Amino acid sequence: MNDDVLNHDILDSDEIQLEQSLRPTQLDQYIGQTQLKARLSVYIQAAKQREEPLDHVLLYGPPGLGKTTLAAVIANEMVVNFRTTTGPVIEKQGDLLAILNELAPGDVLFIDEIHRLPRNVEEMLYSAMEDYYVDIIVGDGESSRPVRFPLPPFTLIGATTRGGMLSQPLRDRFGIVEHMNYYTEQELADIIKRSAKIFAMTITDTGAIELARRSHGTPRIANRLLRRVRDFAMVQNKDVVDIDLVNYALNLLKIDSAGLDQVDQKILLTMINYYHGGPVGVKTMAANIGEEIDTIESMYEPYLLQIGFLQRTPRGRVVTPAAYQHLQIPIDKEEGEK
Ligand SMILES: Nc1ncnc2c1ncn2[C@@H]1O[C@H](COP(=O)(O)OP(=O)(O)OP(=O)(O)O)[C@@H](O)[C@H]1O
Ligand SMILES: [Mg+2]
Repeated sequence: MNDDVLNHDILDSDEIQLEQSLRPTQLDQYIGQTQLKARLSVYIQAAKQREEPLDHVLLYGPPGLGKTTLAAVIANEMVVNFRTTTGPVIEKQGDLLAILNELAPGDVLFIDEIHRLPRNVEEMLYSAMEDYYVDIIVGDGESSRPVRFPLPPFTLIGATTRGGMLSQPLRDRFGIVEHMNYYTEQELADIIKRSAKIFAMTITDTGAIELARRSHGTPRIANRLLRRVRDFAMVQNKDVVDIDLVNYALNLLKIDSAGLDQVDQKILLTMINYYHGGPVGVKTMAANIGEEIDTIESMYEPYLLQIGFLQRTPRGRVVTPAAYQHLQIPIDKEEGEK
């Protein structure tokens, strides 16, 4: 019941509003991603000194790590408008032209899920990004002719959970390409404390660290769990969230001591119980546990790889001894499965 609430990348309107209220607006309020922030701050300063728009930026990494937030922070730091759209919404060239037409010089255009742009729209972006113009065909039949449409200089920020699915020509047009990393426990604890303050609630240091440890390295999940824990605190009439309350709430939510939710557990247990721990291909895995391949590849697998519970091999994914140990299952591997 709860894995959907906790881990899927589906936001209801309440949650979107909540995310807005929790979003930092300045680079120095943006917690974590330290090296990326340091680099960006140089690029931003330099662009401002030259009075030019910032170079185009591509942000890629698992969902909920703060790509949209960072894009908005960049626009804010550049002191320009922030326009947002997403790949699947732009169906045809005219849609993109309408958006580009609204840009003022220096503006940031944010395209989320940029790997899902239709081909011909993507091709239109090439000249827009490189030389700030687009060619459109006007009229039809014999009278049709291309018309060059100049654009103001602007910054495109693209975000994608699937860096590998971006075409090379598009990727090449981004001057700044950055991978977003999972957050450390301490960074997540800081994010949790910041959010707690916004919610006007008190959480102990050990409570925050425990919550952080079990948040999949992901700020969005940290904030969601904090919201759930806040409900438990309210019902139990507690005004301080401590580690006991965190443990109690997370156990009820079936988030285990390593922060694995039910889908993570299902992935590992299916691999162990039916495939002797692997190797298993991602297609087989998806079919077995009833999740989309894309969801597994973009959010579950990277985290399990990151914490060392899965390993990549040329023949598929393998469950590691660390995962067996965590699940308290003895390793019983059939020979011939190297
Ligand atoms: N570095 C950060 N510091 C503080 N809060 C953060 C940070 N990064 C993300 N958050 C919080 O996490 C939430 C999710 O971030 P965001 O929507 O930017 O993620 P995303 O990477 O764009 O996700 P998706 O791929 O699903 O679009 C935000 O509401 C914000 O409150
Ligand atoms: Mg986003």
